[in-house]
Amino acid sequence: MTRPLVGVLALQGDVREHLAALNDSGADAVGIRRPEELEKIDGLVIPGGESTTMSKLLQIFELLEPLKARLRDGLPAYGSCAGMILLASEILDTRPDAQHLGAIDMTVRRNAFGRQVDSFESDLEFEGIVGDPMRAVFIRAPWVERVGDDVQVLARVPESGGAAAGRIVAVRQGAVVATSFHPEVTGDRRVHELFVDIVRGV
Ligand SMILES: NC(=O)CC[C@H](N)C(=O)O
Repeated sequence: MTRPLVGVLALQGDVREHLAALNDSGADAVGIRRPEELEKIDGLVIPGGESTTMSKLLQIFELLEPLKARLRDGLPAYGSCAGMILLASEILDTRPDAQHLGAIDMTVRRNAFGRQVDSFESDLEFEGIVGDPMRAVFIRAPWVERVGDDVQVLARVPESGGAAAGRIVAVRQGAVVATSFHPEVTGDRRVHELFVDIVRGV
């Protein structure tokens, strides 16, 4: 599998940015809107956007159950921000009817950084990614409050992050990765390259 086929859930959110990042990172990328399109992909990205809206659209487009089934069968997945929220097994501060995929054993708090810091940027160390620190862009981002034993913490807010210092903002469980931040908007392709390697089974 030299150039795997990676889908981007294309119901809402920053789909275009992820398609471009995946194409730059050695994958062929395709938008996914219909259940049958899930069958042909080797991996899936769930973009940033609004998790409760995406949750509704997953049900309207009849994608929720087929996607859960593919994830249970081991489909590699990567979620940024709203995508991280959807991949969680438990969400705090969401709507009572919001659905989620439960692909990572973690508790995620929506809009965790608070209204006064809607958006901010920070330089992070990211486990397994060498070189310069990673510029992380947070936009009404969640953080992770609990991880299960099988979940690896990949990044935390650095000491300079004030009240949020030490909060978990990137995780991996098996072939599923999630970040609170948006590497797709910075031009730094290292998270997408890591994910494409996971999809390839490297
Ligand atoms: N940039 C984002 O994806 C924001 C996520 C959004 N706050 C949500 O709850 O879904």
